[in-house]
Amino acid sequence: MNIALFASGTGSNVQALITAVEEGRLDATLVCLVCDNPQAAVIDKAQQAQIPTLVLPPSACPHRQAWEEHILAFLQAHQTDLIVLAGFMRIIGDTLLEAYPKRIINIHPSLLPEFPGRHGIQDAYEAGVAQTGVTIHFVDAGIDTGEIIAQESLAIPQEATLAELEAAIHAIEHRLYPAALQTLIEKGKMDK
Ligand SMILES: Nc1nc2c(c(=O)[nH]1)N[C@@H](CN(C=O)c1ccc(C(=O)N[C@@H](CCC(=O)O)C(=O)O)cc1)CN2
Ligand SMILES: NCC(=O)N[C@@H]1O[C@H](COP(=O)([O-])[O-])[C@@H](O)[C@H]1O
Repeated sequence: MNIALFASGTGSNVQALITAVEEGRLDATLVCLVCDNPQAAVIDKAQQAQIPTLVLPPSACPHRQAWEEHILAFLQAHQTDLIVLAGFMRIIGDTLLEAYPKRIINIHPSLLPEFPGRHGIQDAYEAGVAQTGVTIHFVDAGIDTGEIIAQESLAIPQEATLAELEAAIHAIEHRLYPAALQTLIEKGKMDK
């Protein structure tokens, strides 16, 4: 299973997937990284792991479709079977959705459908809910509306700070994402 990683930021989930492959917990090949942010720390993580990387902000292309077509050519050049979003902060459009039907997966730091969007952890924290969690889902044309693959909940202690909640959420993500991807691969749901 050839996986293309998409990320925009720190890359702790990318690093967790790299480590899972190295430790034999994820039976896949991480064939490339796509990043929209030239300043993202994830770029160095991919370089350390010798993962070919495309850094391409949408602003570098004349329009969004051209941006996706450039990305698609890069994915095809690396024989990509599955796209795994790991903190990718751009909306995936029709070009990639049609090229990879039911083969684009995202991780989101809330119990969807609660708290969709780019600030799931902070939104749950500020809402004062008793629990939140992590969702892994297929990506469709909506935002965080795709079929749910896996979820894990987390009780929010009353005295917890936002930083403590973020750390607890990330700890779940770094364990859950490799495990959920491995289950999908083992179940053959991701036939090549
Ligand atoms: N088609 C889909 N694309 C993406 C999904 C999805 O479910 N369907 N998940 C998102 C992740 N995400 C949060 O859940 C998210 C990321 C980005 C945006 C957004 O509005 N991005 C803007 C640009 C923002 C910026 O310039 O900083 C954009 O892409 O125009 C919303 C939600 C990943 N993609
Ligand atoms: N809407 C999607 C979203 O909010 N994704 C979230 O971005 C973070 C990326 O962290 P990382 O760069 O350290 O992996 C993760 O918490 C991920 O769930």
